[in-house]
Amino acid sequence: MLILASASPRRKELLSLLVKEFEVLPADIDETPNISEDAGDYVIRMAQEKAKASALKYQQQAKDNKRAVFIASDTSVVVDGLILGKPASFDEAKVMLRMLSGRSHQVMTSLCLCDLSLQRLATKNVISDVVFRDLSDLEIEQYWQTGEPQDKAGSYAIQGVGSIFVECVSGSYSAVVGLPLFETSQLLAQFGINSLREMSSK
Ligand SMILES: Cc1cn([C@H]2C[C@H](O)[C@@H](COP(=O)(O)OP(=O)(O)OP(=O)(O)O)O2)c(=O)[nH]c1=O
Repeated sequence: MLILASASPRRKELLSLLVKEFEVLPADIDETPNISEDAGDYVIRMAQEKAKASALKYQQQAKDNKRAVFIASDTSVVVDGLILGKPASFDEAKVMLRMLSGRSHQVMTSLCLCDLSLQRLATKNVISDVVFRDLSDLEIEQYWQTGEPQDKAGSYAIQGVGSIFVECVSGSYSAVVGLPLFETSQLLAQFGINSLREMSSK
């Protein structure tokens, strides 16, 4: 059984392109970066902590399935080494979107797969580059009013109306949305889950 350790509807939708049946068991973890923690180290640590916390929760629910595989992910927007998470307010979103205006930034999406015993653990960080056009303060305010930036790293969604800010993206589009499908299929295969076999009618 595959268990998605995420409350993100995007991740659920993306994973369902690769696997027909899986459970969802999100885990609450502290997402505060450590002082002077490198962005790449941070996103990997987050994905690992989410996967491990979900495995622990699963064990505590006395679900004794030794073949359970957990998958977790973390997406952060990184600009000049600064990690931008989800905005807690309009003011935070405004600061973030002003920082992203008229320039390039990175989107880092990490992946972690592990088994219930945590004996097997695989991680991957996928980095994409996104270029934004110039944004005016009025546009930033109007964008906030759409309700889209609220639960998104960096305060935007490339898959939504935020796409009108994106001049170009290089790397993995699905990673920017929340789950890198190519790398996910590769790590799933390492855990014995083959997406083509899963998705073809049996
Ligand atoms: C940059 C970007 C982020 N996002 C989303 C993906 C993630 O859901 C969110 C980043 O926050 P995360 O902390 O990675 O994920 P989450 O809190 O939504 O879910 P969970 O930790 O339970 O897995 O931002 C988009 O949907 N589109 C985008 O273009």
